[in-house]
Amino acid sequence: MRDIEGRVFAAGMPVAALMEKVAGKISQRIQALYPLSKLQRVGILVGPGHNGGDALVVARELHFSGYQVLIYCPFSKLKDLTAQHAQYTKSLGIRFVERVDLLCDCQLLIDGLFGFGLERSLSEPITMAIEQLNCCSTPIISIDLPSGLHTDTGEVMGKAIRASRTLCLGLWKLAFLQDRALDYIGEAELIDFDLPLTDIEAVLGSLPDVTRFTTDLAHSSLPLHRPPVTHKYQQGHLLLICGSRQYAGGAILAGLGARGSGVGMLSIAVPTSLKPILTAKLPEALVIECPETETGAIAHLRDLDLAKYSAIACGCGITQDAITVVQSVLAAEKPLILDADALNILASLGEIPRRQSLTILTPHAGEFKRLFPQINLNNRINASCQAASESSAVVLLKGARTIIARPNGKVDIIVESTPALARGGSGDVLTGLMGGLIALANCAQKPLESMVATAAWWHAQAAILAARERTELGVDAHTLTEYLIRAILS
Ligand SMILES: NC(=O)C1=CN([C@@H]2O[C@H](COP(=O)(O)OP(=O)(O)OC[C@H]3O[C@@H](n4cnc5c(N)ncnc54)[C@H](O)[C@@H]3O)[C@@H](O)[C@H]2O)[C@H](O)CC1
Ligand SMILES: [K+]
Repeated sequence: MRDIEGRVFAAGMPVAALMEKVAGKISQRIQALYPLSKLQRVGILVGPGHNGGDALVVARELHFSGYQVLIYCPFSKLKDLTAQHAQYTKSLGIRFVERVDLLCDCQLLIDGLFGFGLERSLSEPITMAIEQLNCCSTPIISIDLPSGLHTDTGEVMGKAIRASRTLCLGLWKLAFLQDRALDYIGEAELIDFDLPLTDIEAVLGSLPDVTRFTTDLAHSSLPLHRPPVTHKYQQGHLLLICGSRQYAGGAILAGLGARGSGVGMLSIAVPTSLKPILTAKLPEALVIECPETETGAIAHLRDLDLAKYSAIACGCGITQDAITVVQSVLAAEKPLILDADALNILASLGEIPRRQSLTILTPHAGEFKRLFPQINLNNRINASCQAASESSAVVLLKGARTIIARPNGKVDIIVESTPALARGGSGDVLTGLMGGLIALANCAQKPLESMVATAAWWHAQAAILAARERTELGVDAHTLTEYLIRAILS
C-alpha cells in the first residue's frame, strides 16, 4: 500500500486530498452504522501518523453532523498533516481529553492510533490505554487496522485494540487473512477509495499471488453441468482409502463427503471388518475389503490396480499402523490427497517424496508442525507457501481462514467460514468432497489445483448455511454432509 499510494502521490494527487476523501468515506459509513438518532457521544483515538489524521477528519465531520466528540491524543509529536488537523479541530472547540478514562462514557470509540505504519511494539502509556479501552463494553471501530496489529502478519505488537468492526482502506491487508488477528478485527469491511488499477497492478502484478477465494471463483470451477451423453466412469472414479476397526466413523464421513461431490464412481478401501457398516451407509459405493493388521488397520491394498482411478484420497481414520498403504499410494501415478494419519505417517517417513502427479496435503496446525518442523507457523500465509515450495505439493492449512498454497507461490484463502467447523469429523468430510471433485476434474481434464480451494470453499459454505439454520452447535459432521448440495443451490 505504501508503494501504491506513493505512485498516486507522485502522479499529482495531494496527500491531504486523499486523506480527506478516505476519511470522508469513513465518516459516512460510521454515520450510517450509528446514526445520530441512536447515539451522540463519540470518543476518537488519535495517533501520531496519518491514521491519526484520518481520525481527526472523522472527528471534524462527526462534530459538524451534530455528534458530541471527544478526542484522546497521547502524543506530543505528530506528522505535519495530522498536526494541522489537530490544530483545526481544537479551534472548532472540540474537546481534547488528557486521560483515557474520560472516554468511558462515550457510546462509540473510533480507533485512529496506528494503521499500516506501526513499525515497532507499543509501550506505556499506550499499552495501558489500549487495555483500559478494551475493557469498556463500548463498540470500537478501527480505521484501516486495529491499532497494535502488524499489517502483514497480524501479530499483536505489545497490545492491540479489540475492535468490533474494522474499516480496511483500499485493499485488504494480509493481517485480515491471518487467524491470530481475527479476534481483534471484529467485522471486517473494505472501504474503496478509487485506487487506480494501473497503480495496483504495477505494484502487485496483474494476478496477485494471494487471492481471497470468493463465490464467483468457486462457481467458475464447480462441475455443475454434465454433457448430455456421458456415463459414470466419465464422471470420475475416486478411491477413498480410509478407516480402521478403531475409527469407522472417519471412513463413513469421508464417503458421505465424496457422495456430496457428485463424483461418478466411488470405491472405498477399508479393513475387512468395516465392510458391512460402509455398505449399509453408502449403498452406491464399491466397498473393497482389505486385510487387517492386528490393531485393525488396513495391512495392505491387496492387488488393487491404482492406475484405474481418477484420484485417490487416503488417511481418514487409518491410524498410524497403515504405513504400507501410504507407501503404496505415494508410488501411484494419480492425483493424491493425504489427510489425517496419512500425514502423520508421511511425517514419520522423514521425507516427502517428489511425485509425477499432483499431491495435496491437508494438515491442521498440529499435523503441519509434524510435517514441516523447520517452518515457523507464526505467519500462516508465508508458512504454507514455504511448505508448498519445499514439498512440491499443494498444501491446504486448515484454520479459521483456511490457506491453500501451491508450489508456484499462488495462494488462495477461504475468507468466509464458521467456527462451527471446529468439530471432529468435519475434516473427513472435506477430504471426501475434495477427492470427488479432483476425480471429476481429472476425468474431465480440467485444472486440478483450483479444485482444492473450491472444495474448501464449498465445505465452508455448507457449514455457514447449516449454522445459520441450526446454530453453530448444530453442525455435526454428518449434518454438514446434508448441507453440501443446498449450499450451492443458494
Ligand atoms: N493509501 C492509503 O491507504 C491511505 C491511508 N491513509 C492512512 O494512513 C495510515 C498510514 O499512515 P502512516 O502515517 O504511514 O502510519 P501510521 O498512522 O500507522 O503511524 C505511523 C506513525 O507512528 C509512529 N510509530 C510507529 N510505530 C510506533 C510505536 N510502536 N510507538 C509509537 N509510535 C510509533 C511512526 O513513527 C509514525 O509517525 C493508514 O493506515 C491510513 O489510516 C491516508 O490517510 C490516506 C491514504
Ligand atoms: K487504527
